[in-house]
Amino acid sequence: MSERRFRFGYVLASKKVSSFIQDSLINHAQENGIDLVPIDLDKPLIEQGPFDCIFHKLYGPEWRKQLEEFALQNPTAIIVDPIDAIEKLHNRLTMLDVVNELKIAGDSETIGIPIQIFVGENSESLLDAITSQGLHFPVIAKPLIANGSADSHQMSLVLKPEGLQGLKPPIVLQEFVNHGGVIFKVYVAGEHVKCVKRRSLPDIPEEKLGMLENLISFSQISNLTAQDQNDDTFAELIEKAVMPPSRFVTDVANQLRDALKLHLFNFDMIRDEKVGNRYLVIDINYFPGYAKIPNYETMMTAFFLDIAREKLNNESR
Ligand SMILES: O=P(O)(O)O[C@@H]1[C@@H](OP(=O)(O)O)[C@H](OP(=O)(O)O)[C@H](O)[C@H](OP(=O)(O)O)[C@H]1OP(=O)(O)O
Ligand SMILES: Nc1ncnc2c1ncn2[C@@H]1O[C@H](COP(=O)(O)OP(=O)(O)O)[C@@H](O)[C@H]1O
Ligand SMILES: [Mg+2]
Ligand SMILES: [Mg+2]
Repeated sequence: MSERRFRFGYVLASKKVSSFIQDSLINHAQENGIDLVPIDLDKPLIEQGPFDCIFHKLYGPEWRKQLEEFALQNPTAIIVDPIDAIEKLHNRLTMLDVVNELKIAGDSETIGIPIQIFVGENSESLLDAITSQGLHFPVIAKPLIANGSADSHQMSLVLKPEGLQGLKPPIVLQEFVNHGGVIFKVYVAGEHVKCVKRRSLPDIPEEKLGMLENLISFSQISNLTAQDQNDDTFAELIEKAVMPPSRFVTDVANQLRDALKLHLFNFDMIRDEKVGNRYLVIDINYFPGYAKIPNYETMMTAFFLDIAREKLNNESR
């Protein structure tokens, strides 16, 4: 593979280009035979090739058509990832379905999802639905659609039944699980997996529930600015949190990758404080902020090289 160069085309929102396509990545990939090439959306895709691989985070019928046409004309090229597979992550209710299919070896750790219900625009008696499904307060209300818009990240913590009146369906109501104020974000790029700790919502002790408001709104808690993250209490909390075993993380990541048929995603996982070895997946994101991982260029280039090998295999078939 040493003499062969590979052209990887990409289509990403401008914010993502600024964070992900850094010189360090371009250079590291280039030194390893991978040229990262921006795709111009104002020109037909098929006229901009050849591409060995196309990676993208863009939706809509026009882009879908372009990709389909390209794939037909370039059957050995690798599309990371198929739009249909990506779009399954746009619905917070169904995005977690696959988690229930995972089979984790041994019984030292378990994986699952919090109890959740769907609330549509015409749903009646929310409280009845909550109690009949065994949900306990507090619950988190999440917009059903997770399409990357600011609104799709707008969450509400509902602490008491009275808070339910302030919600705007369609939403998913998920039981809030105390998890020590730290989430584990597991970044997956093909077979390369990296787990990091991030700040999360603090635990809510049952005895404190009565003293709190009915409803608290919040957004992207794990993505707060560096200054917020440096807050002493949170820094200590994060530092002290014990990572899940790496064998377990890798097992979950690999099985999710196969089940979702995706190469590039991350998932948010919490550890149930009450049970200790029970982990819950609460969110899965397509093409997340890899640049936040130290040395992300090494991880991403290793992934690109795996794809380049797969492309060579496709050519020799
Ligand atoms: O922008 P970043 O680097 O914070 O990445 C966002 C992700 O942050 P993370 O890597 O998980 O900390 C973020 O993850 P969370 O939903 O915050 O867990 C999303 O993946 C977000 O994409 P979108 O807005 O859902 O399309 C990602 O945003 P886009 O860059 O795709 O707009
Ligand atoms: N079921 C839950 N129990 C406890 N905390 C949760 C739960 N669901 C979400 N959170 C907290 O809310 C944050 C945002 O929820 P998430 O589903 O990850 O939405 P987003 O797509 O905006 O990241 C999480 O990072 C975590 O801190
Ligand atoms: Mg999240
Ligand atoms: Mg998300």
